[in-house]
Amino acid sequence: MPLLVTGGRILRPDHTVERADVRIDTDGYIDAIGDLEQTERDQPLDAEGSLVTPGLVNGHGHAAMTLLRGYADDKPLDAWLQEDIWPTEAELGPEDIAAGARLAAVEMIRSGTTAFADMYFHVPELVDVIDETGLRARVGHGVVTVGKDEEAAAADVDEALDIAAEYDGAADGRVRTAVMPHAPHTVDTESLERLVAGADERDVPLHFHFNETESYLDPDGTGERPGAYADRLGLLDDSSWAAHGVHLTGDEIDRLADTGTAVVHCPASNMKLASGLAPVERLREAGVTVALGTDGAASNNDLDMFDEMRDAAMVGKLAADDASAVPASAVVEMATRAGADALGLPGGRIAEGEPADLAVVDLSGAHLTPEHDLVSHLAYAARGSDVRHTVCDGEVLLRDGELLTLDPAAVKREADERAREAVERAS
Ligand SMILES: N[C@@H](CCSC[C@H]1O[C@@H](n2cnc3c(=O)[nH]cnc32)[C@H](O)[C@@H]1O)C(=O)O
Ligand SMILES: [Zn+2]
Repeated sequence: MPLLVTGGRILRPDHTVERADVRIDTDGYIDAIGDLEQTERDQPLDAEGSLVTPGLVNGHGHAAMTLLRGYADDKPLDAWLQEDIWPTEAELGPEDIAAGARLAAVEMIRSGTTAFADMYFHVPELVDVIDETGLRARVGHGVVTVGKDEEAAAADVDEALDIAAEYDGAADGRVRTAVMPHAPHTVDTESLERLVAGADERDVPLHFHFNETESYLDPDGTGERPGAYADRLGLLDDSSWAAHGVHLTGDEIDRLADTGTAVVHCPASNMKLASGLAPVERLREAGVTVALGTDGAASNNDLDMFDEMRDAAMVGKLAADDASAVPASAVVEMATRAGADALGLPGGRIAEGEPADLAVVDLSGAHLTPEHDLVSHLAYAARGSDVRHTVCDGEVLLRDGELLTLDPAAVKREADERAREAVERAS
């Protein structure tokens, strides 16, 4: 049955707001926008008193890290990864990853996120969760070769390339893949070369952490900047997207712009790990596509993209020492259209012919009154809990706050149990 989103106001790609209904065809595409007559065939979705926005796009994260939320806080990146996170991740099996990803899906769907990027391991189990929950994603097996012998490093690279080939187009096309070296300095040069060549052969993009902290800045120990090194190896490309991009020289910003590499800004993670202030305004001025991501729940500590928009606007002004920097419309753009473009996924805009990936935000809260500017409200005042309905690929995943593809109580119970057991095994 066609779906008819009725009685709401919609956020257009140019950020104007208009009163309009949205009809979604049975293939999941938006086929009409306007004052539409409800027919007997239409399944209605009430948007009265609400703003219909594009589904939010979380451009960088590690979904199953929800299991490690609150487990190790208040530490800088290297110590946090090496002392706490990596030893515990070594204890996570495929069923743990599925449980953590389901918990992430509950949070994402409830807060209006319809698409996300994921770099982690046990990817087949993540793909099953995406299939059953109805979300859209670009996924990959994260490769780390530091501390591994040659054979183990080669096996990690092989796994990443096999997964990129096997799962592209899974879940009725909602799952796309990428080749994901963790970062230029945690993967050796030869493995990076194999990953770049393999991504090219398989026609899938590359995704990696980039210049997140000072320790990222001399990847191969020769003093060459990571921007020049990554460019020389072919990591920078108009299909690639890099996470963080905190410590960037002018030359590196130029290289990102010239190659068309997108950057996913992760403001909460950067603040929590004290990684630094990303030059978001300078990147945007240089013409780089800048998207927004939560990073894993252990460095955030939630997956609410409304928080991320607010954080990005706030810290962007601080970084630029300019209150007009990274305005509301910029962060809304980063969380929607720029996210879809960075990941090479459809969505991010409400327009005829686009897939119906939508979030319907209830505007009745005191914190959203009065309605001077709804784009401002999305960026500064709305919360994930204001989302009433979430639609992905034309399927309703959340209706009036109720999850239709997951049982949240069962998901929380299993995640809680598995997280506790993994931490016990690690200690
Ligand atoms: N196969 C790899 C796992 C790589 S997945 C991606 C990794 O990124 C880690 N990670 C999460 N957040 C960040 C971040 O902000 N910077 C760098 N790494 C992160 C995460 O914990 C996970 O280990 C291995 O054998 O360890
Ligand atoms: Zn990350």
